[in-house]
Parts: sequence; structure tokens; C-alpha cells
Amino acid sequence: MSFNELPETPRGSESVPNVRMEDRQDAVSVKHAYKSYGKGEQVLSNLTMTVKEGTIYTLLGSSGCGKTTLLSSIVGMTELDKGEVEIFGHKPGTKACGIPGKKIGYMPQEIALYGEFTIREVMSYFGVIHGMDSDVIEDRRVFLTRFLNLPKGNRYIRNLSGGQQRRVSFATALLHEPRILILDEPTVGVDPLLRRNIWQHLLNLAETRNTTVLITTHYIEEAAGAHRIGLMRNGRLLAEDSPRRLLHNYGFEKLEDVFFKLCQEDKPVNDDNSELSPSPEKNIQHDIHLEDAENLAFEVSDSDPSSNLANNDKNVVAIYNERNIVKPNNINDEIPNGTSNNNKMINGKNANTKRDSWAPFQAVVTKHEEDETTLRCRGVGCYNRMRALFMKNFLCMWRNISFVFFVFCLPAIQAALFCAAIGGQPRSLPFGVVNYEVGNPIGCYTTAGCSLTNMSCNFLQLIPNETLKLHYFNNEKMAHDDALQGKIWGYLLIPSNFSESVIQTGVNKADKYREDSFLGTHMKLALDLTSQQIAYTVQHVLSLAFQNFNQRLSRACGSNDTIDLPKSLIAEPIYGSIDSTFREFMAPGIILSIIFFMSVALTGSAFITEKKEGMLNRTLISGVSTGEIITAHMITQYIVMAGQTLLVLLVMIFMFEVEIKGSTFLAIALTLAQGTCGMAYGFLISVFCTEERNAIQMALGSFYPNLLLSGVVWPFESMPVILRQIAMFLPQTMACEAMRSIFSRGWGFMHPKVWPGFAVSLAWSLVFWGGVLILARYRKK
Ligand SMILES: Nc1ncnc2c1ncn2[C@@H]1O[C@H](COP(=O)(O)OP(=O)(O)OP(=O)(O)O)[C@@H](O)[C@H]1O
Repeated sequence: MSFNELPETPRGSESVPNVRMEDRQDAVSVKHAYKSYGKGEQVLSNLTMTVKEGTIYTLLGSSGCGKTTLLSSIVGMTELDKGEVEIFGHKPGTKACGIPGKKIGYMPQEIALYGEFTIREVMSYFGVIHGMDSDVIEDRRVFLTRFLNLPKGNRYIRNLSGGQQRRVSFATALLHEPRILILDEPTVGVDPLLRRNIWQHLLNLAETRNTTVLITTHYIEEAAGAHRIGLMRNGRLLAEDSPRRLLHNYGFEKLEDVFFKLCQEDKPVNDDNSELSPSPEKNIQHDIHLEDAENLAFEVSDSDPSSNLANNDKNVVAIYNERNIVKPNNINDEIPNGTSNNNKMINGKNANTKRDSWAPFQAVVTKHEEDETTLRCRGVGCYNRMRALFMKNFLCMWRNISFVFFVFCLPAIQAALFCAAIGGQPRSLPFGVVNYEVGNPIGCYTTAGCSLTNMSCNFLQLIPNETLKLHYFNNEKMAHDDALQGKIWGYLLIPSNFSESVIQTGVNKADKYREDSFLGTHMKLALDLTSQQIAYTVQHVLSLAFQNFNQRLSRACGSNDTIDLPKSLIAEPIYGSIDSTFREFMAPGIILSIIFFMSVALTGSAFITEKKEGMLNRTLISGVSTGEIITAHMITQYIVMAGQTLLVLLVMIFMFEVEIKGSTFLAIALTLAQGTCGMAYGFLISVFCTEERNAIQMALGSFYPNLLLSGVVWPFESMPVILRQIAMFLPQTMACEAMRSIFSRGWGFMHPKVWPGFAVSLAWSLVFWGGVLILARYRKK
């Protein structure tokens, strides 16, 4: 049996007494609303509508006609280009309105529930936001579970069927018994029996609790259950009236035919010249009676054994009755004019019986009436909302504990990989030696003491073979050929007069720094310079070996004067050590980069997912402020970041022997400052992008320029001057230099190379936040 086929017999004593519409307060009032997205066509066009308190208003229209946009502007999530919206006489978002907040129950089109939560946890989350006590939340959950035939409370949302998820979403909107319910297609995917049940329940709420319901649907037949219908097309209202009057005015038996006719004529109700219906103001003046809707709404009697709805309703009533709680005296305050004292009968039962059943939630309702503003974080309300947000963040992490573990460890793993792969000393490099002094390398013996012959053997023996694997050649040509074939990285040619030249250079001090003859010994070093790092390593190793050789020789011969070249050649380092590796240069920047981009990724992905799944809007409409959401996220993120930073530092210090010469506390503070900057950038990305893939592209797109230009992997000073001037002001350049100064030079906060790192992090955070505010404002429009 369809909704239109339901009997239209008046209910007699069961019917609601006539209540004039104009006696009711305007719950929702939209006046001359215009809306378009970007440069697209008008989504709302001079739309005017009014929803009276304690009534059900159904917006009926084809897909894409603007229903969701209208609801979104009513709940304050979308800004109109032109026109006004008022709820209970106030603009949404103002203190006086109380919306977003507890007054409203919003069910968006998407499921908008956390998949990793159980039903009980979802209800608890929204219940705590609305300031409900845990036993009241549980009571409500039990009731809604039975009424909406929900699965058990410990079932995870992600494991429910689509229909079950929608019912949980609907139950969530009903949970705190709001004054106004805004439901975007709540009955999609819901079976016909439950659909009727839902409509019956909405009627009960309107009648017994004066709840206002604004509902959108594609199902024309179910709209007949409303007190008033707005027929919408192309962003305009074609007609707005009670179902009965619409049918009567157009002389049809089905609303479908009325809608069809209106679409054919397509003259909007708001057009001044419209002949179809009076102006909206006039429309509102119609004497609409609840009776109209009653007569068209489902009329199921207990005596109709064929009716499933009757059985369903029995269930509902049974649940109501089962509660068996005495109605508090002030409940009548909640009942609309003309209905409060009426002993209205529904399905042969006294309507007050139903009303009584809601009594335990009177406490909740009373709180609603107090409804302090939710726009600022103040008092108990703020405490509750923050508690709910932390509970949600904690649960999200707990449910993904393996992922969280991964997130904690990932920066440390990345840092370890960086240190293991980059910046270390190249090892086991094949390297040639042509020793003309000795000829056959087998005849090369090392000699102890102050021996002044065949000194090349003593020198070669000091070359560390873990770095250079020496290959001996009989002549230069053979070594050169192997180098050409890439078998060796180069070769060292030791002249036949090596020992003499060492003595000579040592005696003749004027000649001692002739580097073109390799430390004055007339050795020749030929290198494959295609790898600068390896070439540098070979030179460095040979230089150190020769230095070592000279020192030993000096000591053995008891003279510092004659053979003392290396001492003055490589002076004591000012900062760093003589065997510093490139890793020490890179480590500080790498730590900052990893924490920065982890922060970007975690923040961006968290908010885009919440936004995409509709949870963010739902939470905001429940009255949680953006500031509270951001604060809760930031605190959670700081905990994660602190763990990540500690692990990274432990890995760097204990596994790779990176030394922090300055204050470890300052290093951690700078890392957190960079993480904060990354968080702000993540927020900006989440506002800018609607899809995760775009966010990933944006994050990756900025990762490499940042890594390359910030002096993380290569000295900033090597860049062209113009690029350097640009790169200087990137978020990580100065921070990287500051971190390096803390690590390797031990400088404090007040050093002119350190504090700018903090200042730039702060400045960029503010820039990103500014971007977030501007973009969020633009997006709302
Ligand atoms: N954020 C947006 N940016 C651009 N266009 C949008 C946006 N949101 C909605 N639209 C467009 O506005 C029009 C109305 O969309 P809306 O979601 O309000 O329709 P609807 O009546 O609720 O449709 P449905 O019944 O299918 O949900 C559509 O053409 C849609 O593509």
C-alpha cells in the first residue's frame, strides 16, 4: 500500500484540533534566497519558504534541484549569495539562535558516522557533545535501537549494511530530542515498513513535543505525510501548501500528478506574476490545519489485520508504554498550542501515553531550553565538547593501533633509512696504486723506526682498507685502462724518488704546500670525478693517511721541524671534527623535514576524510566550534609529534652517533615548532582540497621543492643568488640552519642563526592559518 493509497477518513475524536498556522512561531524562515557555486548556474533562485514550529515540512524535488544546498544554508554551513535565513527568529550561527547546537538534529545525506566506532560509541560521542549524561544516552540508545530496529550497540558502523547505517544516522539526529530536525533524505534505502514507522514517529514528535521537522525526499508519496510540502525545481519553489490543499487546488488525486503539472507549467511560487499560487507571504496566510496532514498521513488502525504498519506501530507504542514513566508536570510547555491538552488518540491509544514515555528525557529537553551558546568554548558545554572530541580522537587511534604504532615509528624508520643510506662514508672503493719506488708490491715491506728508504710502503700501509681496496699495477697505463673501464675509481702514482722527496719537502719548507704534487711528494692522483662525493672521500682518506704517515715519521725520527707538513695543512676544526661525515650536515634538516611533512600528512588526511564523510559538518552542526575541533586535533597531534621526535632523536643519537652539542630541549622545541607549521599547512591543504588524491599531490608537490631549496640535502650557499633569496624565506630554510647550529655548533636560542628558525616557523604558521581562514570563508560561499 502506497502512502497515497492510505485511507483519508477523518479521525474524528482522534484527530488533532485545528491549529491555525499563523498562530505558530516561524521555526525556519528563508527569504529570497539566491545561491550559485562559483560561476555556475543559480542553484537557489529567489526562494522563499517558511516552516512553522511543530510541523513537518517536506521539500520535494528532483535530484540536483537544490534541496541539500537549501538545508545547508539553513544549518549555517553554506552562505547564501543573497537572501536571509532565520531559525526561531535568529540567524543561524548567532548566540541567540543556538544553532549550530543542541536545538538542532541534523541528518545529512551521507552516512556521516565514524566507521571505526560502534553504534554505542557514535551515540555516546554525539550525546556527550550535547551534554547528555551517560545513562540518559544509553536509555535513548536502547529506545532508538528498538524503535528503528538497529543492530546491537557493539556493532561497528563500518560493518553495517547501508540501510542500517542510515538508520543509525537517523537515530543520531533524534538522540538528544532537538527542537528542530533537519533531515536530508532520511528514508533513502529504508524499507517501506520502517519508512512508515519513521514518518509516524516524526508526526508524533511534531504533535507531542512540538518538534519542527524539515525533511527532503524524492519519494512523492511519502511527502503526503507532511503538514506542508514545498515543491522545488531548479532552485525555486513551484508551490508550497498542505498536501490536501495542493491536491484540491489542482484537482488531482495524487501529488505526483500535481508535481508533474507544476513542472510542465514551471512557474515559480516566488514569481510576482505567478498565477499558480499566491506570493509566499500570502501562502503563509493560508489557514493550514494539522488536520490536513493528519487526513493524508498514514491512518492505520489496530483493527486492520492486513496492515504491517499497524503491527509496527504496536511495536512503537509497546516501546513507549514499556518505559512507563510518569510525565513531569511541565511537559505541557512543550506541546504546541491547541494540542497540549488534547487527549489525542493514536492507534487507539492515548497520545499522552506516548508523550509520557519521553519524560525521562525531559532533563535533556530542559537543557536544550537553556541552550547556552556553543560558538565559544566556555563552561561545562565546552568541557563536554572537548571531552567528546578527545574521546573520538583517542578511539580513532585505538581502533587503528597498528597504524598509530606505524605513525609513531615511521619518522624514526625514515630517519634511520636516511642516515644509513645518505651522508655516510663510502666504503670498499676499488682504487689503484702504481708504486714506482718499490716496483713489485710484493716486495713492499713496512719498516719501523726512522727508516728513510722505501717510505711509500709505510705510507700505503696506513690507507684504511675498509674505505679503499687497493689494486696494485705495474705501470700507469694499466691503471689508467682499468680506471677507463670503471674498474677502479682512480689511482695513485708514487714516483721512484718518493722517499727522497718526502725528506726534501720536509727540509725545504718553502716547497711544502705544493698541492699539485700531492703534498709536495710528487705523487700523482688520477680520479674519476663523476662522483664528487667519492672523489672527495678518496682525497680525504689519502690526505689523512699521509698526515698519519708524516706524524709517525716525525716521531720516529725525533724531529718536528723537518717533517711537519700535515699539522699546518689541516688545522684544528673550528666546529665539527676532522672526520665529520655528510650525515652530520644532513641529520638536523632531515629531522625537521620528516616531522614537518608527517604533520602535514596526518592533519590533512584526518580533516579531508572527516570533511568528505560528512563527519566534520555533522560535528559542527552539533554545536562544536571549529576552534574546539582544531584545539583537540592539535593537542592529539602534539602528543603524536612528541613521541615521533623522541624516537627520531634516539635513533639519530644512539644508532648513528649524531651528536647534539647544544640544548636537546631547544632542538625538540624547534622540531615541534616546525610540526606546528606543518599542521597549519595540513589544515590549509584540507580546506583547499576536497579529495585525498589532490591533497597527496599538493603535499608531494611541495615536499621536493622544500627539501631541495631549504638546504636540507645540500649547502644552501651553492644555489644561484636569486634562488637563494627566495629559498631563504621558505618555511624550513632558516629552521634547518638553526637546527644545524644547535646540533653541530651548540649555539643557544639568542644566537642570530637560531632564533630566526623559530620566528620563521611561527610566521609561516600564521600565514597558513590566514590562508585557512580566507579559504574557509571562500568555500562557505
Ligand atoms: N559544493 C558545490 N560546488 C559546486 N556545485 C555544487 C556544490 N554543491 C552542490 N552543487 C550543485 O548544485 C546543484 C544542487 O545540488 P544539491 O545537492 O543542492 O541538490 P539536491 O536537490 O540536494 O540533489 P539530490 O536530491 O540529488 O541530493 C547541483 O547541480 C550540484 O551539482
